[in-house]
Amino acid sequence: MLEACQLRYAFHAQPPLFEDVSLRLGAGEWIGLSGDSGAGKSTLGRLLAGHDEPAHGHIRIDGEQLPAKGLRPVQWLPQSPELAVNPHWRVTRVLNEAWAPPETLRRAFGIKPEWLNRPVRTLSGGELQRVCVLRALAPGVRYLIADEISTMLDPITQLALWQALKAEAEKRKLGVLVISHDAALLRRLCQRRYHLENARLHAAEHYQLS
Ligand SMILES: Nc1ncnc2c1ncn2[C@@H]1O[C@H](COP(=O)(O)OP(=O)(O)OP(=O)(O)O)[C@@H](O)[C@H]1O
Repeated sequence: MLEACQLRYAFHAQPPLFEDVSLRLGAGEWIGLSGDSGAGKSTLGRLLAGHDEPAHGHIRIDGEQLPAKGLRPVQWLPQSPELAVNPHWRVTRVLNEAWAPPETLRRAFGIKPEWLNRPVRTLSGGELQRVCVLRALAPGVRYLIADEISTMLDPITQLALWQALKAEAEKRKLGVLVISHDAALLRRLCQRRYHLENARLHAAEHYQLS
């Protein structure tokens, strides 16, 4: 269980972006997070993955602190994957950074063999996003923060990405927090949904997975 307890966070001397935010994400569970632009969703996602520290409150996995080094068990997948990779590396180096994704998974995530030898900067944003999602599924990863990961994809590729991720998450019992402005997407994917507004997290109604 990934647990965030009474988190408060503010940038520098600004008013708190959020306060008293608590959240629980179980193994195999999918929960959704929406909120207006600038509400603090990505910041919360970064905190949950351990990229930054809350001013107050704590984050635990099964009662333990997030590890200070090594593979992050909570992976934050940002909307702009080009910021998360070295643009000069070849695709194969990026993809194999933490583990060696098998060919079946490369195919499921729509990663073409002919991309592997190209520098990552030559991939389109949507192609690179798929590489980064698969790269993040290393053994030992237990939770994903999928922060607007399908925004730049066409509808068919979007569906294929979510199907591939859903299948792999089910197999490994990964917990997934989906951050999106797309309410229909969140309804389709997530059992529970939350809305970040006025620095607080509000629970949306429970949703029955179809
Ligand atoms: N390093 C920073 N210093 C100061 N303010 C920041 C910093 N990073 C983000 N912010 C501000 O914090 C607020 C929350 O940003 P965040 O990216 O978490 O919002 P968001 O809800 O994910 O927005 P969007 O839906 O547009 O992606 C924004 O107003 C942003 O400008």
